[in-house]
Amino acid sequence: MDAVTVTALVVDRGRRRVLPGLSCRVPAGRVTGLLGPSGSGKTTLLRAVVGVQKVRSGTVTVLGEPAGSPGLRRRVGYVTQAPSVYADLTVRENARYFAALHGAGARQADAAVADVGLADAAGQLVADLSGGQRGRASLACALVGRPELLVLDEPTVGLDPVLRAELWARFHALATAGTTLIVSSHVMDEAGRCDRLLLLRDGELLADSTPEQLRADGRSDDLEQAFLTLVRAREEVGVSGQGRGHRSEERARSGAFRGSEQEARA
Ligand SMILES: Nc1ncnc2c1ncn2[C@@H]1O[C@H](COP(=O)(O)OP(=O)(O)OP(=O)(O)O)[C@@H](O)[C@H]1O
Repeated sequence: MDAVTVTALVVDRGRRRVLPGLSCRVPAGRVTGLLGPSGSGKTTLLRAVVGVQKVRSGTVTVLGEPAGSPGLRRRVGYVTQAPSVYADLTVRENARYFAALHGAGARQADAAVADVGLADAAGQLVADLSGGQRGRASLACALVGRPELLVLDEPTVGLDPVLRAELWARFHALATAGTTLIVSSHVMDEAGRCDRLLLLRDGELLADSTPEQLRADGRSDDLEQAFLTLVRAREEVGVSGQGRGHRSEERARSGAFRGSEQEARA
């Protein structure tokens, strides 16, 4: 079953057509990675899924309802790139506040804080946290509502490898328990951690695949290399139109998909 169905979605931002007619599906109870270079339209697509993006045409159906329907508010959690927690409250106070909004108790809030690895910092003001810790505090606040669909925009940016691995384990535990997760990243080494992959480039869906299938299609064990092979193959058949693809390939090759998060985010 699909948790999200996007059909012929067209989105303009400013004077730019960011999504020129995107169609894709997100299966329920899985971790789906939304991968693509910076500026490829990942955040725009996530915004459309949570119903906060003005769309020109097309449809986005989430958990059986049109995206943004009032009935979805409690069923969908969204963690943006900019942490959305109160700086003058502690981590624990933030989580308990959001828990109260969702009718959840303090115990659930404290469990969410522990789940994101912030138990030791629970008494600290958010204002005093590092960027990565703030991001995790936001994630804890999204988890307390136990949403059926969790939309996470680059949740592992700035985290050390141990914490990243822990968070990915947490994402898969949530999926096993029935939650659908969409996780965006512009770091290809995260692609290998996903059950399914949606690869975006210039607002177009380059692949709807799995890590294994992408490696096979791109004839490389290295997912970044496999991605580049797919880009080239597309260009050879001229799917992307004149000139556009070449620009993207250069961008991908020059580092948007390369190396560590620190490098990508610096
Ligand atoms: N408010 C806006 N007005 C005009 N253009 C915008 C606006 N927001 C985003 N864009 C443009 O839309 C395109 C897609 O942006 P989007 O944030 O969806 O990309 P992204 O893949 O999430 O990138 P990143 O990985 O850097 O967050 C970019 O070219 C961006 O410059």
